[in-house]
Amino acid sequence: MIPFGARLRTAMDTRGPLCVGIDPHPSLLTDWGLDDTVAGLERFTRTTVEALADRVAVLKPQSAFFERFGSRGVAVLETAVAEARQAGALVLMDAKRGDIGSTMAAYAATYLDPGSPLFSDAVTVSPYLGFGSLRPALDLAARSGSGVFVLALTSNPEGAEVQRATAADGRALAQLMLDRMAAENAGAEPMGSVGAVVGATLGDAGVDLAINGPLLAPGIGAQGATPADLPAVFGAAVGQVVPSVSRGVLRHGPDPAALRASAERFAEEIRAAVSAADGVSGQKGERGGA
Ligand SMILES: O=C(O)c1cc(=O)[nH]c(=O)n1[C@@H]1O[C@H](COP(=O)(O)O)[C@@H](O)[C@H]1O
Repeated sequence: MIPFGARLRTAMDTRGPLCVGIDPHPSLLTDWGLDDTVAGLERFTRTTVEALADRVAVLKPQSAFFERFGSRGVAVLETAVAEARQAGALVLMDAKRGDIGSTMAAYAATYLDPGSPLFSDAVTVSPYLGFGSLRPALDLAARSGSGVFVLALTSNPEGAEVQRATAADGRALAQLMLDRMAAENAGAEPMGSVGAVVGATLGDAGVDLAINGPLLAPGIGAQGATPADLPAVFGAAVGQVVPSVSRGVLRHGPDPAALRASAERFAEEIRAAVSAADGVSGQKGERGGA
């Protein structure tokens, strides 16, 4: 069994690090000429998976947009996860689960147990019930070769009042969480399977991002960040970044060729930004890559 961190590193190196989010907003369904129904959801999702799963490193379905249709929406999600993985994409389920440990165990079983219908390569979780509440997910991920992406500094402006608050020992809460992630990933090669979520919208993240794990960077496109912002936000850790775009790509549908072209443009801009930053940090004798 190859751990998620290693599988993701390979995917980033071979396909490029771009993650495309599958966020079937009602307005996007309308723009695509689809009804805001399960049938529309199914068509939207299938089109996106078929257009992109054979080329991008990661597809990130946003569970909320499927759950709002109830069990039939979740059935669409199940199929999408299986088909995307079949086509070679890693699937990061964006569910942002967070709860007391005993309930977290059930969330972990939902997304990280290979026998579950929603088994995914990784899932997003919130540590703001305490990092230790994530233990069941961290442990099951380690056993099943899957991954966990933990919110650190989110892309929304409201996040700062919690995440930048000072913990009892003087660290920012986000830094405390990042340090816990680094401890989980200690010694893993080429990188660990516990990732951090750090918004691409933040300017300078202003925290130590050396967690020896992947850094998911949402906020590119509709929320205003661009690939050119990544070096300023992530500094020497830019080689670990998985930049994530949802509406910025999806708005080009339903034509599969246009979806692919948009993803390729983002991928090219990311390559240019990361290699320019690597050149600069290489000259300084630092390297944030694997
Ligand atoms: O975990 C996430 O993916 C996430 C974290 C975060 O800090 N900000 C954020 O926007 N996201 C998710 O990333 C996606 C962003 O979508 P776009 O703004 O359309 O690219 C949504 O599904 C959000 O829920």
